[in-house]
Amino acid sequence: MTVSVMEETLNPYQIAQQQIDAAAAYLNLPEHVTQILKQPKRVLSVSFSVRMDDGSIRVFEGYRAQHNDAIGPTKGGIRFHPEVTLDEVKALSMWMSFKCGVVGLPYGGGKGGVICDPRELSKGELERVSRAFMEAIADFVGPDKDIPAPDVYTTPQIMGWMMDTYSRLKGVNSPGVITGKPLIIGGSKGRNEATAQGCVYTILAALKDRQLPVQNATAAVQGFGNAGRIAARLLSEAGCRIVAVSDSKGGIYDPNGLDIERISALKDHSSIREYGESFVISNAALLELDVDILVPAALENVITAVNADRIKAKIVAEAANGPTTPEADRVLAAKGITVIPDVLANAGGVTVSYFEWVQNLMNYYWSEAEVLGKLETNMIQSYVAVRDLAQEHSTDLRTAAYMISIKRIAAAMEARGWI
Ligand SMILES: NC(=O)C1=CN([C@@H]2O[C@H](COP(=O)(O)OP(=O)(O)OC[C@H]3O[C@@H](n4cnc5c(N)ncnc54)[C@H](O)[C@@H]3O)[C@@H](O)[C@H]2O)C=CC1
Ligand SMILES: O=C(O)CCC(=O)C(=O)O
Repeated sequence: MTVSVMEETLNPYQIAQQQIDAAAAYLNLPEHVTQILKQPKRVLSVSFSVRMDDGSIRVFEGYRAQHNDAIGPTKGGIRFHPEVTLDEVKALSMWMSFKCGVVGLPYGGGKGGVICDPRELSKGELERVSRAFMEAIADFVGPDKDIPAPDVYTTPQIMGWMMDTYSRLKGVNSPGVITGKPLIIGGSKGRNEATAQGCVYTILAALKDRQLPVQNATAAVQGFGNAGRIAARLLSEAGCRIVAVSDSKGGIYDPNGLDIERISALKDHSSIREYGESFVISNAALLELDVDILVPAALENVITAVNADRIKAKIVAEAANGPTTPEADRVLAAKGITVIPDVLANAGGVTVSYFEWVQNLMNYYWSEAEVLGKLETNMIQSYVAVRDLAQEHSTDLRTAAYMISIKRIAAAMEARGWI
């Protein structure tokens, strides 16, 4: 099939809708079901003002989208990024619904975003932005309603400030309103590693399915934050050779393998490029390396109709949300590349967020081994279910994952009498 670069949309909301159509085509659903799923049920758009360190007042814009709450309260992270858009937040909330559906969590999907660049804010400004955004959305979220969590450029500390603001506003201690919190105020053991750990469980399963050895399997990881940095470390600990990693400023590449611990230390104190000038590689070139495993762990739309034909990895594990466009999906499938879709590959994060919320509601906390044991079981069972359904219908893993989720959400809507 010829891919038209000109026709390809990079709008994440339209992409999410296309993905729903692709799965719905296998499901024989009434048209109104896909119509319901193709847009969020509720969206809140807010603007709020914050006093900056120099005394000036700055106005920020933010969003929270709740896609579907038939299965349970909505759930999903809050992103702080200069390029956040309403359509992106809507798409991210839809992807959260399908993610929770595929791993069987009792949640629908939600997502939030604030247009800002936290790298340019002081710690005090960041705290005031975080608290002001939570104040602006406080009546829209809640432990039984919509439960935020971290996403790009938001951290456990930000979750802590937001939980504190919500608790003060409601006059009760309410740890269950948000997950990804610091341990001391109700965070869960294992949440910090959960997204990467879940992703690595699916990669190991896919390597096995493709009869590829883990030892010395080569991997390139784009993005060196919560998802990417920890995925690189865990893959390396599993025996893989990490040949390239990157952050927003570019990447480094060594075909003989990178020292991930050293790069982590560099990232904390200066820049990963201090690893050595001769190792520098662009983010675009990293994606096209001849590796066994490619882990996009940064932002959307990095594998598109433009570069899909040049992707050489055998397995693409989407730690990021939305890194591959539908056109690129078709090209990768035709090339025999296994794409472990975001809604499955990065579902470890929300799975342990669910465990955190359950622990908050019980006020009783589990050991790390217990959390990770439950995570592994759930990820592997979900992977196997998706893989088997994909094989049964001769389709790709993303479509099969959506089929599983859409069926669950439709059944919940039917049970509630919505459809
Ligand atoms: N944190 C979590 O629990 C989860 C995160 N995700 C997804 O994983 C992806 C990354 O999120 P986190 O690791 O949490 O964010 P983070 O804020 O911890 O790290 C983001 C990383 O991406 C890098 N980056 C930013 N722009 C880039 C670009 N244009 N090219 C290459 N690298 C770039 C940053 O330098 C940073 O290293 C996002 O798509 C997010 O939605 C998905 C599920 C859960
Ligand atoms: O932990 C969560 O609740 C959601 C994390 C998230 O935003 C995601 O999975 O994309």
